[in-house]
Amino acid sequence: MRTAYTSDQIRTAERALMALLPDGTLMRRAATGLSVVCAGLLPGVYGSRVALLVGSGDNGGDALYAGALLARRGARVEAVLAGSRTHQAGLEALREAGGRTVEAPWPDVVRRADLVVDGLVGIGGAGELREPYRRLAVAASEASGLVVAVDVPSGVDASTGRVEGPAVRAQVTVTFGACKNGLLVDPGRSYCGRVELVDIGLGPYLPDPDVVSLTDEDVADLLPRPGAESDKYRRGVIGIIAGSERFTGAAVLSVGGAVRAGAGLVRFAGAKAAVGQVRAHWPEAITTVLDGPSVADVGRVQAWVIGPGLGTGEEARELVRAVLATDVPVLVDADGLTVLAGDRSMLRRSAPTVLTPHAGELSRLLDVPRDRIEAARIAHVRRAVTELGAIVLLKGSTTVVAQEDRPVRVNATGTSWLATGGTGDVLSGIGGTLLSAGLSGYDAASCAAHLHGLAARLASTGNSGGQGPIAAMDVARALPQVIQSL
Ligand SMILES: NC(=O)C1=CN([C@@H]2O[C@H](COP(=O)(O)OP(=O)(O)OC[C@H]3O[C@@H](n4cnc5c(N)ncnc54)[C@H](OP(=O)(O)O)[C@@H]3O)[C@@H](O)[C@H]2O)[C@@H](O)CC1
Ligand SMILES: Nc1ncnc2c1ncn2[C@@H]1O[C@H](COP(=O)(O)OP(=O)(O)O)[C@@H](O)[C@H]1O
Ligand SMILES: [K+]
Repeated sequence: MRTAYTSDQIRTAERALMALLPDGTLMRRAATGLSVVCAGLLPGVYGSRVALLVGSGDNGGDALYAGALLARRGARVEAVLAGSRTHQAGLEALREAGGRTVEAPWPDVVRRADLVVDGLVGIGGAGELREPYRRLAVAASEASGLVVAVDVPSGVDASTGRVEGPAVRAQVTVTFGACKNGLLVDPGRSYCGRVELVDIGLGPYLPDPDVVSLTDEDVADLLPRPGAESDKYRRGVIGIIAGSERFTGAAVLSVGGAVRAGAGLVRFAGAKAAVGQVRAHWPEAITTVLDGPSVADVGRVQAWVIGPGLGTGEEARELVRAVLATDVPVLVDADGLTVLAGDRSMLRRSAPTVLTPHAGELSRLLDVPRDRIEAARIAHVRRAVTELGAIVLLKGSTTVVAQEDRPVRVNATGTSWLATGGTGDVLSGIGGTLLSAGLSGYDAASCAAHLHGLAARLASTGNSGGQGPIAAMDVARALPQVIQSL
């Protein structure tokens, strides 16, 4: 499991460790690790041009010490001092090693560098970058040389991943002691490039993480697998209510996700047209044409999925109400969420409820503008959990899963090619299958997102290793191979 922390958590741990060590030890450890990564990125250190962007805090200090180490190995190191003050010991070290400071025009220094080291701000950054940091961040992002961010790309909020205004786009982010939330969650994540963690001995002083990310191994351990004594009922029966006379594809895709994720049995119920399509695509499913909002005739299930393509009219409302009135876990997606936004009282129940909104759907549920949710996913998924009393999986470029009193789980798999119609329907079927197999809502949602993202990557990757477009059904089709590989 990968773990990540807020800036405050990192600072508290750093203080505890620093109290036991001679002054400057941590910064030397950080700078040494940084210089090793930088040296490894350059074809040769000797003679290469390195531009240091140095802010007024310790982030700038790290850059200066690392620059000194590179200068000692023959790099031509130029430091742009952007702050109202500069880390003095770091500056002396750089000068002693043969590095120099440069005056304006700064963008030229950045432009001609083989390597740009962004030491403007780290965990001490707050809000939009001010000038001249802002201009330097833009210049770094446009640089033709490699860009390495020190601890956090400047302009990215380390605790939340929020980015207001320009920020440095790095190929590599070298982070110290522990990963910060903002390196795992978009929009911040997309500025980091590859993240390299330098151990500075912080481990024993870190609290419980604020954010975690499951690995393939974690998901493999959590996934239910059939044993010798298994039968289809004991493996888990999932009930899916989806689709409508007009929208039949969502039903087919949700059932596809469930069948391919390994459901013991899928019971599908819906409008006549949706049932016809599901039967044609998935003869494995047992189907019921719903004549009115009665779910009692569908048969016993261990978990329900309701919502994809369902519509939002009176009948849909009654179906959502009826399913949430049962005492088994329920996953609500798509139109089901729009129905819930109109009447949140349906969420008062004792069995687990998993909600799988994208930012637009969560915007309706919380009455918060979509762009605010996308700018601060962790905060909003937490707020949704508290306000709605459910487990919440917020979809999007970074998918996050939250449950009360547990760290937010950030999904580490997926591809931007997933941004295509119907892939969310497949996810609902995977999540429902894992719920029906007995996983907790938190585990079912986070494992479903992980498998869904792996399947999408597999489906979109060609023989050349490059990625290309996928259809939602390709994601469902790739699931068995992904589960085999775990
Ligand atoms: N502690 C440790 O043990 C270790 C810490 N380490 C390193 O220290 C880093 C933290 O250092 P830090 O606390 O000095 O803060 P830092 O990130 O340099 O930024 C603060 C400065 O930025 C400025 N500033 C802020 N926002 C701004 C904005 N929007 N736009 C413009 N300016 C802005 C603000 O300026 P001011 O407002 O004061 O003018 C302030 O002076 C950490 O990330 C890691 O790299 C490692 O060496 C390992 C050991
Ligand atoms: N830019 C992106 N990068 C990665 N995954 C994405 C991106 N945009 C959307 N996704 C994923 O694609 C799926 C889309 O689901 P959803 O929005 O419900 O679409 P639909 O309703 O068409 O099925 C979700 O799993 C979401 O996390
Ligand atoms: K930085």
